[in-house]
Amino acid sequence: MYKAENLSKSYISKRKFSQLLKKRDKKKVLNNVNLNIEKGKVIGLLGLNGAGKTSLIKILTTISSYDSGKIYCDDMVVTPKNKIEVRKKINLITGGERNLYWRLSGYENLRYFGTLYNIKALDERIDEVLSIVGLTDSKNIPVEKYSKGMKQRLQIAKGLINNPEYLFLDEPTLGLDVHISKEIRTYIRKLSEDYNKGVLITSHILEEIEEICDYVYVLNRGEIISEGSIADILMEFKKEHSFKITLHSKREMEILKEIMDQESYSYDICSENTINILTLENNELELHRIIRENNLNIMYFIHKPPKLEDIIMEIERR
Ligand SMILES: Nc1ncnc2c1ncn2[C@@H]1O[C@H](COP(=O)(O)OP(=O)(O)OP(=O)(O)O)[C@@H](O)[C@H]1O
Repeated sequence: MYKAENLSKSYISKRKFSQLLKKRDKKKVLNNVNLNIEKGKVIGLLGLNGAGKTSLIKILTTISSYDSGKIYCDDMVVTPKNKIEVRKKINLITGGERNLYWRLSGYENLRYFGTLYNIKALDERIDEVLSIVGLTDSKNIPVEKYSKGMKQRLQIAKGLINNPEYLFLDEPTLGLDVHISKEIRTYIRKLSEDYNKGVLITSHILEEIEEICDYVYVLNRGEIISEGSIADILMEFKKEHSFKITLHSKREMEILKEIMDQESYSYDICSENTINILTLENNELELHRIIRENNLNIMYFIHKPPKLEDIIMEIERR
């Protein structure tokens, strides 16, 4: 388990020139953050811009310092003294196309980064990671000739070169097309499921978090305001399920409306034969029962369950 316990961090910034030059402002960017990354699990870190996600990842990966709290890598307390040892067990993968040498081949890039870790049997490890990300056949091609997806897969391979137990992914699909992002997600899931890595991922693409994460932390202004499975988080924020039902006739619609009034459902009438029903839980089966028992003919039945996107909008609204 990789663990953050009551982590806090402030940045000190100079005041604007027009104000008192000597005084410095303290800006708290993380406040008592607790977070666990279990091996074999993908953990999501969600938050609006500026919530503190990158700051937290930099601290967890020993790149940045922090003011108070503790970090544990398995049973070891992470300190400045043992960070070299900790770095052997972790790695960071960021999105975008930086951090690779474009004129070198995929193999040469991995050889270079592997040498920095002083890895024994490096060629074998390079073959292994290239095969995990499906780049074995392209290993001798210069990176500048790789597609965006291949470059990002090489970033993942680079992050795996030291065979880390914990992987930190900061926006790993940034700027990638939908289908390439999907492919990257498959590889990320594979890392936890097949290779038992503990993964922490930040992403602005909420479907990504919904699709691959086992557990999610929601960070807002440096504080964890919610955590749990996606279902838990959706429940906590109590977002509504919406059912848009279109019936064949106006008369049937009147019947349904009457039943909704009797059963105290909240609804909006969208047109003479379309109704939007809002419920706090998934009442799909119940609604189907009502429709069946009253012989109502459905043209369309659309269930819109709450999504993480709604939660983020809710946080923003608050
Ligand atoms: N080196 C720094 N000095 C001062 N303030 C900083 C520094 N780095 C980040 N910040 C501030 O800390 C806050 C958190 O930034 P951070 O980059 O961690 O957020 P984030 O959640 O990753 O945002 P984004 O989604 O936009 O990448 C922001 O208000 C940012 O301006």
